Amino acid sequence: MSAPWATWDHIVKIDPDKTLVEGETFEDVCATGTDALEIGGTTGMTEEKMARVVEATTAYDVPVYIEPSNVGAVVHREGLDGYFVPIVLNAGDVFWVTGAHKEWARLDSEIDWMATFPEAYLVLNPDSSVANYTEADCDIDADEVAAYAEVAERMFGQRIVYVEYSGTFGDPEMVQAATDAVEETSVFYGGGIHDYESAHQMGRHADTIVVGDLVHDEGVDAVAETVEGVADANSEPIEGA
Ligand SMILES: CC(C)=CCC/C(C)=C/CC/C(C)=C/CC/C(C)=C/COP(=O)(O)OP(=O)(O)O
Ligand SMILES: O=P(O)(O)OC[C@@H](O)CO
Ligand SMILES: [Mg+2]
Repeated sequence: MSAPWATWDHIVKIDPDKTLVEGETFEDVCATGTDALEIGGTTGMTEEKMARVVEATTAYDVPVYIEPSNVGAVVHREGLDGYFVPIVLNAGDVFWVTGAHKEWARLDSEIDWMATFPEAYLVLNPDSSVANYTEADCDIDADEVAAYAEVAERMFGQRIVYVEYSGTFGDPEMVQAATDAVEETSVFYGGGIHDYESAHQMGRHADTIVVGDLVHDEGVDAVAETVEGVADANSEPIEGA
C-alpha cells in the first residue's frame, strides 16, 4: 500500500499553542488546497490544547495527523488519520532519538501502529525552539545531511526525512542533498515558507513542503499562495531529467 503522504505536495502545520488569524477558521485552513494538516509544536504543548485542535479539525475533508513533541501530547480521537512521530537524527541527547519513543510505548496502551509513521528529522536552524529542546547539532554541511538521509533510509528504514528549519528559510542545497541521497524515502521540508516564491523554490527540492507559522501570522490567503507555488513547482519538468 502506498504511503498516505505519497501524493502530498503541501502540509499545513498547526501549532496548538498559537491562534489563527482573527476571523479565520479551521474550515478556511482546509479550503486553502493543502493536502494534510499536521498538529504540533515544541513549546507550550499540552494534551488539552492538542485535543482542542484535533477536535476542531477532523470534521473537514483534509487528513489530520498529530505530530507530538512529547509523550504527553499524544491524543487519540475518532476521525484522526494518524500520527507522525519525529526521531531527531542530529539530536544531542539520545532521548530524542529513542528515549521518548521507548517511554511512549511503555506508557500508552492505545498506540495504533498501522497509523503511526516516524519522521527522521534533521534539525538545522540553531535558533529554533526545537533545536534548543533537542540540543541538535545544527553545524553540519550538505554531505553530512546526505549521509544522514542515506543512513535513515538504508539502515533505519525511514520512509520520511524531514529537513527542518523551523522559523527561517533554509538552504535549498541542504534539501537537495537529502533528496539526492535517498531512493524511495520522501523528503519533507519545513521552515520560513511565506509566499508563492519560497514555496515554489523549496517545492523543487523536496517532495513535500510544510508551512507552519504563516497560517498563524498571515492567514489563509498567504497559505493558499504557497499551495499554488508548490503545485507549479511540481508540474514543471525536472531540470536535467
Ligand atoms: C515519542 C513521542 C510521542 C514524542 C517525541 C517526539 C520527538 C523526538 C520530538 C522532538 C521535537 C520535535 C522534532 C518536534 C516536532 C514538532 C516541531 C519541530 C515543531 C516546531 O517547533 P518550533 O517551531 O521550533 O517551536 P515553537 O513553534 O513551538 O516555538
Ligand atoms: O513555522 P515554519 O517556519 O513555517 O516551519 C514549519 C515547520 O517545519 C515547523 O516544524
Ligand atoms: Mg514554530
